[in-house]
Amino acid sequence: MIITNLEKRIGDLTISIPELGLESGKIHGLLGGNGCGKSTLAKLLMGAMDLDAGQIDWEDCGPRDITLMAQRPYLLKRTVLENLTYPLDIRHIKPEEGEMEKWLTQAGLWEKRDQYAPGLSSGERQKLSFIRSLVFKPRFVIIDETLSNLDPESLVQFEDFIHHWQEKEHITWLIISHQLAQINDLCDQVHFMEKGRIIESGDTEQVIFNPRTETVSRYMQCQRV
Ligand SMILES: Nc1ncnc2c1ncn2[C@@H]1O[C@H](COP(=O)(O)OP(=O)(O)OP(=O)(O)O)[C@@H](O)[C@H]1O
Repeated sequence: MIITNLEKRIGDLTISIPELGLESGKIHGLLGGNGCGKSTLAKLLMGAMDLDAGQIDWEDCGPRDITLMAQRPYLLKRTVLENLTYPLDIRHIKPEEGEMEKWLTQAGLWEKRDQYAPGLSSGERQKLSFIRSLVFKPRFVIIDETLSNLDPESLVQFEDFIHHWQEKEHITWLIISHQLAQINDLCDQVHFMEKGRIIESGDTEQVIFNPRTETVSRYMQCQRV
């Protein structure tokens, strides 16, 4: 995905990105303080919000191949299983035999498949939102703080799953998180945002352990990995 001369005014903030390339098939991390524009950028990349100026070239994938796992997952007022099959239903895709059981077992939700989804705990809702976003095999996945409510065991399980899925499907990920250790474990490249601008971009190791800018250096010092 290539972003050129992107401009978007939102409230008091202007997102302004002259150029940013997100290499296909890699896991990217997006870091930055509260309110710097990360979630807004995610919505722009997804095509869920119009740009004021500039272009996004999605290259080999169209907006329909992109999925966003939002900070606060929206679940339909239906059962767990119906929520999971929804992305397939609207695309008229018939799930393979046993596929839904496999996804729900992966998320530890198979026993709860007939339960009313909005009644799940917040961690369970995040797990359901995670698998629901992957079920139609998107090409580009954006995770916006979606894994923040998982218990440590589930978190390791989901991080392993992301690595495994990455090797299998070669899709592109953008992970927004304030948890530096998670970004360090998962990402190939990291982009750091401040006040609507990407002020540093590079290999994870370089940005986290050898940042070029004072701002990123200060941020990293506050969050020892
Ligand atoms: N619909 C909106 N109308 C007005 N202002 C908005 C709107 N959505 C977001 N903003 C403002 O834009 C700024 C960027 O918000 P955004 O959610 O993109 O930040 P963020 O970097 O994801 O923050 P956090 O790390 O706290 O989740 C914030 O100051 C927010 O108040």
